[in-house]
Amino acid sequence: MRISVIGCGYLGAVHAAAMVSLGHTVIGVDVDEARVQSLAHGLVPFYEPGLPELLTEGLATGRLSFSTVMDDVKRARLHFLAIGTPQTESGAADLGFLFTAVAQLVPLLSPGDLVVGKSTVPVGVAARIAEVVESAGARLAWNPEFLREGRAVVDTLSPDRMVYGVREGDNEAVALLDRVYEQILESGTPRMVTDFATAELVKVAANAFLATKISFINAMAEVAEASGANIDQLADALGQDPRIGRKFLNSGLGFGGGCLPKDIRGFVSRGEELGVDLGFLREVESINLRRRQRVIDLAVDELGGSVVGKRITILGLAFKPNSDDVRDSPALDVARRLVELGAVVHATDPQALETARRSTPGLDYHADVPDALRGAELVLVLTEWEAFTGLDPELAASLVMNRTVIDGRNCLDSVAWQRAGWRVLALGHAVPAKLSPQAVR
Ligand SMILES: NC(=O)C1=CN([C@@H]2O[C@H](COP(=O)(O)OP(=O)(O)OC[C@H]3O[C@@H](n4cnc5c(N)ncnc54)[C@H](O)[C@@H]3O)[C@@H](O)[C@H]2O)C=CC1
Ligand SMILES: O=C(O)[C@H]1O[C@H](OP(=O)(O)OP(=O)(O)OC[C@H]2O[C@@H](n3ccc(=O)[nH]c3=O)[C@H](O)[C@@H]2O)[C@H](O)[C@@H](O)[C@@H]1O
Repeated sequence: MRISVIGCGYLGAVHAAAMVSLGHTVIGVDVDEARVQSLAHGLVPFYEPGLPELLTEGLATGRLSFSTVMDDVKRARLHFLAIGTPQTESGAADLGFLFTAVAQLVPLLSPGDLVVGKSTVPVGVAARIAEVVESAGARLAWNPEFLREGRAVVDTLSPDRMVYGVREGDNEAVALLDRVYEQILESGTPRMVTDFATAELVKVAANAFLATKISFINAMAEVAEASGANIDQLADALGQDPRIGRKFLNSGLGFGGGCLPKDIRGFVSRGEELGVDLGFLREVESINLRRRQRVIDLAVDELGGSVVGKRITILGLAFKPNSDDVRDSPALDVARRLVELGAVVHATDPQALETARRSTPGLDYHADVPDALRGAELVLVLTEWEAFTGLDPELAASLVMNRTVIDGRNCLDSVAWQRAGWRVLALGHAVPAKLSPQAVR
């Protein structure tokens, strides 16, 4: 099938290349000239494991191309919308980019075309877009995307489920999507057909649930810290109950990224418009933000009450491992706030150095972990990259000025680090320096 993917960011670039691997002919369109040039030359402008290979293979078939010209979508019969929906100052979703793209697309549609929304939107938006799309004789489906960055290729080609939101009785839209995803569905992926509103809601509800699960375990981490309980054992024991499950129960610095934070804020805001109080999600967010403050408080405490002029090394800047994304990154937020407090922050990350440098110029960035560690008075591990979890604590000890590490992701082998002479303060286990050292894991 001839397909267009409009918006070639984290979601759209992966989707375009994945659709080619399913046998389709795809044109990716984006307003960002540099991004289009890069993708057209087989260079992925961000870090996503597996995508460079998929992109190269796609381009080699001759069935994948990229353009900045919206008119180029005319030959496609199915158009995926993968436009960014960031948040406005009020927390609501900014739908301006999406509506602009739809307005540009509609005059180019032919009767019978299918427009497929993949962007994450507040419930009710698809119905509005459907009206404009239908005015051109085309149809709309809402097919939310559940991929995780760092696993985007696998998640796109082997999703947990497919949700098609369509107009009641629009069997043709369902049939077209079934054709597009034939190979994925053949492998047994569950597929649900819903109305527009349900499809939109599945997406934001899923992200709200995941965020809630993380904040739940982080609230338990606060209790564990206060009571001396072991948060990892607690999570393991809770996770044994299949109704709860162990996934997304990793306590630590909390969630960030381009989606969970903005999506829960957008959901609260949409709830207000609908007269539904989703205030519990505000609590989810405040628990999340408290973890960042906890790391800062620990750092201040460890450095004798002030970080002014102190050399702090941060290992990890991306919002999670296997990504160079620093959108709403908890690690970068902590780094920025330590700089504001007067610390001299040295930082490294296996992939996010450039993205971090662009958004936050005030840190001393190092490509090399030993360079970053040299002379540190305090080390913070804030993203659980293998490069850090696998770091030799003896080597690290030989480089720093003071062997104290705050493990913001509960990811270090604390016994091995302690054996190498480190004082390890793991979030959820950490106790202030004034309490008994035996309490420190
Ligand atoms: N990043 C992720 O892992 C996932 C994102 N989503 C959702 O997908 C949507 C896109 O997210 P990302 O790819 O992360 O955003 P992004 O910001 O990386 O990409 C959006 C792209 O849209 C382009 N764009 C804006 N206006 C345009 C126009 N008029 N015509 C053509 N292109 C235009 C931008 O230049 C940009 O390249 C959002 O709604 C997000 O919530 C959903 C699931 C996963
Ligand atoms: O809508 C989206 O864009 C996507 O948002 C999340 O995916 P993503 O943001 O890529 O990353 P996650 O793996 O969900 O991690 C989000 C954040 O939660 C944190 N996290 C995750 C799991 C955990 O147990 N604890 C925890 O603190 C991570 O460190 C990270 O900062 C969802 O998992 C995807 O299903 C969804 O499609």
